[in-house]
Amino acid sequence: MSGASEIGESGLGQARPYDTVTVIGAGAWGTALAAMARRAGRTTRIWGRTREDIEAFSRTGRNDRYLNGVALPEGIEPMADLEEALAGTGCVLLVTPSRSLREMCGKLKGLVPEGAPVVLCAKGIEQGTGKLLSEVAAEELPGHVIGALSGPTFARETAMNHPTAVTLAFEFTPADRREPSQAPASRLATSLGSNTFRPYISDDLTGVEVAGAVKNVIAIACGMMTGAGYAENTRAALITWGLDEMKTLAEALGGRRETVTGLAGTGDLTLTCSSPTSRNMKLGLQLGQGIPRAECFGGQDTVVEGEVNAVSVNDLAERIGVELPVCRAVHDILHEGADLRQTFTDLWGRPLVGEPKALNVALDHPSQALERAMKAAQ
Ligand SMILES: NC(=O)C1=CN([C@@H]2O[C@H](COP(=O)(O)OP(=O)(O)OC[C@H]3O[C@@H](n4cnc5c(N)ncnc54)[C@H](OP(=O)(O)O)[C@@H]3O)[C@@H](O)[C@H]2O)C=CC1
Ligand SMILES: O=C(CO)COP(=O)(O)O
Repeated sequence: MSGASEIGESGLGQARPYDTVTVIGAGAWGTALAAMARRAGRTTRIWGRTREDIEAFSRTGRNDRYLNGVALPEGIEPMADLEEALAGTGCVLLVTPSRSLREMCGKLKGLVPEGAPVVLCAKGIEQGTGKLLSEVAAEELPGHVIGALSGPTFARETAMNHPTAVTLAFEFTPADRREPSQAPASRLATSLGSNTFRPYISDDLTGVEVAGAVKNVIAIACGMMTGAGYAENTRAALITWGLDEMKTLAEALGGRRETVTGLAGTGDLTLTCSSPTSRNMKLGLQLGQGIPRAECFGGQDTVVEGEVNAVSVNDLAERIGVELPVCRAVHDILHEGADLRQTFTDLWGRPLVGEPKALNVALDHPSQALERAMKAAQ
């Protein structure tokens, strides 16, 4: 795959999987990831905070609250005790919503075994601080290697074993580059990978995290316009602008534009902005149809990351001085009471400009050229 990192192309074959995978968060995505770890042959534990759900999961071998009717592989071990779930584990997948990350990391403190990497599977940016989730986790769990898993993945489809590909991002240390097969990224990829689940390794944690946070906001925009009766041309423009906003923010924070063209960016944006299976797209659709927020999802409390992250993305963009017009529009409609149609009309009414950013994608960014030259010199 283009954009695959050096490490991903070399030593993966010999990477030793972690024997035990612990998934924290027994919602839809945590359950799907537990299914993939189990299918890949790992001892797999899943922790959930609601004891009755965990008991039902243990009894039935299914998670009917979040993935109703989906058959899961045998042998997943549901647990309600955090200490038990983490004891001696090889790696941790953290799969609770982004707004709960700091609190959840606080609970994991002192329980994650030394050397066990922690993989963040939520999509978002912390409200109030504008920190990437990896920065939050690094603060709360010092000494642990932190990575992120992201990409186009509807939990139900993954759990049902439909072929799925994701990006697994870690910052690489010099030791990782010398011994790629020992790197946490490689070991995690072999721990989870199978012929239906393909993790691609990336060393651009920032790019992957930004893409995951922004795509949900753009999906709400696409839903809003579709719900309000606009058509496919409009949605395609929003997706393209959304991709550009991801690139702008990723690059401003030190990530790479090219990462955004991979699974965590283009892949996830395409999936989420095209299907009402996405909770973000669905919220937008319902709001676009004029349904009041409190009545969306039939009044049920549902995780819609783009709704909270419209605030954090927008605040962060303002703080670092980058313009993200689509994210801004979604923010203003959701949180400032702006009129939906007028806001989108204004988006189309911006001054006409060229498309230089899109053209630049094909060009070599100076930082990438420098990085390649340094690698070649090593
Ligand atoms: N669903 C999907 O298709 C995908 C989701 N993701 C991301 O994964 C993350 C989780 O989403 P998803 O699994 O779908 O969400 P769900 O709504 O399906 O499940 C959320 C889970 O998190 C738990 N939870 C919520 N708040 C807390 C908290 N404060 N402390 C501990 N546990 C908590 C819930 O527990 P309880 O049941 O007890 O309330 C539940 O187990 C999100 O960031 C989402 O964007 C990523 C890729 C795909
Ligand atoms: O992140 C997802 C797919 O990759 C899930 O999207 P929603 O949270 O919008 O359902």
